[in-house]
Amino acid sequence: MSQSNNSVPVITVDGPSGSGKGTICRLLAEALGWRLLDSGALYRLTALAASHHGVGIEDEEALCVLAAHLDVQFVAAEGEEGVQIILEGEEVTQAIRAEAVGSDASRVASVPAVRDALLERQRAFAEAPGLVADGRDMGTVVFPSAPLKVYLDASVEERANRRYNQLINKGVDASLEVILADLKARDARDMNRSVAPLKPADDAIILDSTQMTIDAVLNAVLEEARHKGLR
Ligand SMILES: Nc1ncnc2c1ncn2[C@@H]1O[C@H](COP(=O)(O)OP(=O)(O)OP(=O)(O)O)[C@@H](O)[C@H]1O
Ligand SMILES: Nc1ccn([C@H]2C[C@H](O)[C@@H](COP(=O)(O)O)O2)c(=O)n1
Repeated sequence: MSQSNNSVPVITVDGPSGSGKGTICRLLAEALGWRLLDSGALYRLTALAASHHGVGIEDEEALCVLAAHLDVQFVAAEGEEGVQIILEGEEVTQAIRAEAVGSDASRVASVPAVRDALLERQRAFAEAPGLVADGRDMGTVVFPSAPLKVYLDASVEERANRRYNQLINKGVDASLEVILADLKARDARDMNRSVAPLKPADDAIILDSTQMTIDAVLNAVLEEARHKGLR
């Protein structure tokens, strides 16, 4: 198995769904002028491609082929996401964010061969001047030599509230109870799978954002980056 490009600095941010990884990684990449890897998007894209091709979540062999040959482009764009995602010629930037796709992605992600198929694609994001990598196994598996690893956590109740507000603000009908139950199920699957389970790397700093603002989390990570001589 080839290793990541160690000459490029990488900051990894892992943690459970709704802890704020995506938000913090976007702001961090912007502040540092570094590239961004949203690894969850790759699992979501694999799940969406499976649904487009009529491949069942239990068909591990077909899922692995889909993951290995994902025809996807990430195009820089204006707006909150900062990127347009094109899957097989179709714009899916919003479609992959659906709760159902997230849940399917979590199932797809527990297949070891799918994770192997996506490994090098993730490592290829490491390009100068640096990379901010958002996911579940960025610090433990994909970039084990990253100089700064963050594990971003928050209570499941706070994460459910955040997700609920996010959906309501987008005009999407949502139930706090259902979101809470889905998050608990997703946490259990992501943390207990046999391959690359969600857990902090041994050398990760752990930030509990339950009572922290987005700015406070961002500043805490930037301060750690400063300590490590990364900025
Ligand atoms: N510290 C915070 N305080 C309050 N709200 C926050 C905080 N961090 C993030 N949020 C909000 O919580 C919601 C979820 O954040 P985000 O999408 O970044 O989480 P995530 O960890 O990337 O989730 P997922 O893994 O499911 O993609 C967003 O609406 C975001 O604005
Ligand atoms: N490095 C990663 C990134 C994501 N996953 C899985 C687990 C998540 O439930 C799902 C969707 O991720 P999200 O976009 O919500 O961050 O994908 C993973 O296993 N490893």
